[in-house]
Amino acid sequence: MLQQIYPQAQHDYQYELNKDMQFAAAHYIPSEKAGVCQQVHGHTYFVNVTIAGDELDETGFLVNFAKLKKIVHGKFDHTLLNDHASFDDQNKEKFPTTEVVAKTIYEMIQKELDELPNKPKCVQVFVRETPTSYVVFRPKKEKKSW
Ligand SMILES: Nc1nc2c(c(=O)[nH]1)N=C([C@H](O)[C@H](O)COP(=O)(O)OP(=O)(O)OP(=O)(O)O)CN2
Ligand SMILES: [Zn+2]
Repeated sequence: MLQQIYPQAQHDYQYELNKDMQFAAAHYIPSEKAGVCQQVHGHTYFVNVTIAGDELDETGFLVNFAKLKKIVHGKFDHTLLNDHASFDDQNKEKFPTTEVVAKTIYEMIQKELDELPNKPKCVQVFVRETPTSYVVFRPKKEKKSW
């Protein structure tokens, strides 16, 4: 599923990079309404993250592709998602659904990008959980304070 065409994020930045990655993980959705998905089962998650910005770093990168892989694959590969502190079986906003996984990946990446002097922005996270199911998360645009 890598190298597929992804939906485009709208932005005004000059540079945009995309990083595809994948990780194998197990999860379960802790709700009776989730049917068979209440049982622990596994997926190969395919992820595409889109980073944008106007300034490059001293290496000529917006952000090193390898850093993005380390943040996501390094944390989630071969784990049970429900075990991570980012998720919470008691709070539906934090069940490890595809939606929440996408939002969580956005938050993990943007936290690291905020530490970089050239201040790149994560503008889109695409997460494919199965061959027929995917989610796109985009942060709300920052409101200008005039
Ligand atoms: N909105 C969501 N719906 C479902 C999620 C989810 O994260 N968000 N997750 C699941 C299950 O975890 C399941 O692993 C994936 O479901 P589904 O796409 O239905 O899986 P199938 O491979 O069976 O899909 P088919 O197209 O029917 O083959 C369920 N729903
Ligand atoms: Zn699942």
